[in-house]
Amino acid sequence: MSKTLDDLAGHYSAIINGLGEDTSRAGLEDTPMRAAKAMQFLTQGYQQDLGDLVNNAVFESAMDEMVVVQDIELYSMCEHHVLPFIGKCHIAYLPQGHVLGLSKFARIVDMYARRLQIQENLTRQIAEAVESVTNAKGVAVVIEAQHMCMMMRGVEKQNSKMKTSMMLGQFRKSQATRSEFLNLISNNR
Ligand SMILES: Nc1nc2c(ncn2[C@@H]2O[C@H](COP(=O)(O)OP(=O)(O)OP(=O)(O)O)[C@@H](O)[C@H]2O)c(=O)[nH]1
Ligand SMILES: [Zn+2]
Repeated sequence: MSKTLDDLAGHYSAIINGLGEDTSRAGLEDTPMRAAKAMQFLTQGYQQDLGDLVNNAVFESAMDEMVVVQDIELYSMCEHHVLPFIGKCHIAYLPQGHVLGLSKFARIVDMYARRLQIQENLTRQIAEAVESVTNAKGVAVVIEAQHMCMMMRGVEKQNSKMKTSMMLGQFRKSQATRSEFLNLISNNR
């Protein structure tokens, strides 16, 4: 068992005891270690490296029109409350000589989502990562998500959504490019 996992499990034990629960009762016996493993999974992005994850899946291509990958599911944890926020991520780019393997967009989303985050920073980090691995003329990322810290506690709003966008290169410079992307992701909903 890794030291980190044992340490994390110890902290979960303290939290559960702190709630007035008995960590030795049958239902809770294995909970600290389970919770530690779950949290380790949900934050595994800290251990990942962009280069390893892309694994050279960048292919030469003459494609120079917009490519959009829409509706990538996203599960992250807000850095203020350590509660989940859940939504979808849409990514577009304008290739110039190279395209990126399709699955790598989802892997990039997960790598940054599986950390303690705020939605704005997550959006920017995904856009910058796609730009750096593709050398694209432009990259656009939109995330729409619901935050459990707004729903289960606090203001308890069940229907509000946060939408964030990050436009780089041509998407930032050209209103037409930006509009084409926003139109593409608003269709087929
Ligand atoms: N901008 C932004 N804010 C976030 C995100 N996730 C959580 N928050 C907000 O972070 C803020 C933290 O505010 P605080 O007043 O320090 O914490 P709090 O007393 O728990 O706030 P309430 O949620 O209003 O009860 C809240 O307004 C949350 O809604 C995020 O991804 N982006
Ligand atoms: Zn929060």
